[in-house]
Amino acid sequence: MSTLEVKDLYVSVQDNNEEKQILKGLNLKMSTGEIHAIMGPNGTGKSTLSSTIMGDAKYHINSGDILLNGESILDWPVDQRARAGLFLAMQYPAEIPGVTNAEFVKAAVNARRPKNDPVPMGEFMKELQSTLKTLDMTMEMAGRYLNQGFSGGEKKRNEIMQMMMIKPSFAILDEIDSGLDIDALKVVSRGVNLMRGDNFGALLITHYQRLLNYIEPDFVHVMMGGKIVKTGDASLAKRLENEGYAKLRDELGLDIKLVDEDA
Ligand SMILES: Nc1ncnc2c1ncn2[C@@H]1O[C@H](COP(=O)(O)OP(=O)(O)OP(=O)(O)O)[C@@H](O)[C@H]1O
Repeated sequence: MSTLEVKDLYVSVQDNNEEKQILKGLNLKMSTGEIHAIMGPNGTGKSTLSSTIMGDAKYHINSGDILLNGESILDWPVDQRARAGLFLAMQYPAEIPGVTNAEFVKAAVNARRPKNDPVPMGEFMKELQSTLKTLDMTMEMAGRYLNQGFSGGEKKRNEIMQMMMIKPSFAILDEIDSGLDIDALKVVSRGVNLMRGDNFGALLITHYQRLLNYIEPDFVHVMMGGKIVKTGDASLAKRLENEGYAKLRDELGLDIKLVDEDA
């Protein structure tokens, strides 16, 4: 079993010569075998959390720690985190001309294997084909440059394809459902559900309970004001969908202004 733990994390970002505090004492503990979901109002720091876990240097860690299997990863560059089993499916995946999807995935798969034991070509192609089929993608898409000319929904499928091929211990899926039509949502969810098991954990960041109808989470966390303020089961997401965030905030006695509220 692997664990990923975020401990009392404070993170800020440089914004117009000012250091803006985003995460304010965030705690989260996950183990492989578990699916966690984070929901929270706009601007509360969900994407900041995922980028910080993956090692984006734009975000400054003021205090706290991030531990993978009990070891601090704060000093690790992004590639070391990826090789150790962390994976981030981005909200806005980048286009990289000149590198095909298949080449990119093969390099990522090999980076997780010992140097003298690269994945045999036949084995890789066979698995790639079956993964593409699962996600209703074509082999032609694997030969195209990374994400280039892909529609929003195709990019999201492509992120899931990479995840399934790379087999991370922990995948952070940041708004993987945004911009997906209903069929694509089912396809993407199928991919995540196929990964479910003792060697895989996921953190789903989403605004919509709908995704959680397809990928049932073990834990739902509510993030407000830069930290997790409540944790529950799948019913918490249903409650939020019905009631919104203000009611929960008031119930918890939190002094937090939501983005759409007047000052
Ligand atoms: N590079 C940056 N420069 C300036 N401000 C930033 C930067 N990155 C994040 N922020 C600010 O930090 C806050 C948190 O942003 P973040 O994207 O983490 O929120 P979020 O909870 O993911 O929001 P959403 O639900 O809208 O995607 C926002 O006010 C945002 O403007």
